[in-house]
Amino acid sequence: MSDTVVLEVRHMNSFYKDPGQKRQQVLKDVSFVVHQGEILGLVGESGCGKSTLSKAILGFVKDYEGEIIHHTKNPQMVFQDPFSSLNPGKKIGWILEEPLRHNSRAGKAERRQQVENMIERVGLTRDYLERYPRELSGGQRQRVSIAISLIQGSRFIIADEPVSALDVTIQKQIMELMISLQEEMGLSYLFISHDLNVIYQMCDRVIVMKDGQIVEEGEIEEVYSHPKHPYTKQLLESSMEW
Ligand SMILES: Nc1ncnc2c1ncn2[C@@H]1O[C@H](COP(=O)(O)OP(=O)(O)OP(=O)(O)O)[C@@H](O)[C@H]1O
Repeated sequence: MSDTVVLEVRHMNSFYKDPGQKRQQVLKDVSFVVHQGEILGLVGESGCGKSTLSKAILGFVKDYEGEIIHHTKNPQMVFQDPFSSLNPGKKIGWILEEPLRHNSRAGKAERRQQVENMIERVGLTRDYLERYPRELSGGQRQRVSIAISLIQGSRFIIADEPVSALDVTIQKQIMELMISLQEEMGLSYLFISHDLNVIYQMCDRVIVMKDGQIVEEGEIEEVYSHPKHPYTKQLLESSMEW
């Protein structure tokens, strides 16, 4: 594992307040780092605060205490269903080129070349550039959403349940794609899932979260073979296949 750190989260507490309700604490003293080139898993039951943590890392949670320190430029998020984040009125080629129009000095021909390279890199053919998001399957949309992150130069990706909406065969393909891109490009991922089997197949290390707190953290093999916290044991026992 590299000593270089891409993200540090230090003693983070976060809060939500719905109108007329008391301020409610979601994340409780959360601290961890993501190293360059590693896949760090974050696992925990629904409602434990996984999405809140990912949103906080990207600056979408305003009411928090503690520190979030980014050591890479432009971290990007890949969501469970990217459909809502893909402009329905535009073709995939246009969508992929859009960040380059704003952030790159490349001319039209060079931008087109980058878009064509990227669509192939995520395992789709150039024909897909002429399609609309609605004309893609869930797995293909997920490939496009990974391509959007990479074309913006992001080398740290926060993937929030990226394969949870896909059936098992497609899950496997997207996981393999993410791993091969990670190896080729030295990417780092914070990979969020409620599925322990998926975490086991993808990740180098894992953080286990319960009620907004980290209860266990360690190398994947170590945590899965010798879980220390009763909650980790319970999660592992209820997920039989791994
Ligand atoms: N915008 C919000 N306003 C108020 N409370 C919220 C808001 N978003 C999340 N919460 C609360 O924060 C807690 C953590 O939610 P969060 O979505 O982070 O959990 P999660 O672990 O990602 O769950 P899931 O796996 O079901 O997506 C929950 O109790 C939820 O009700």
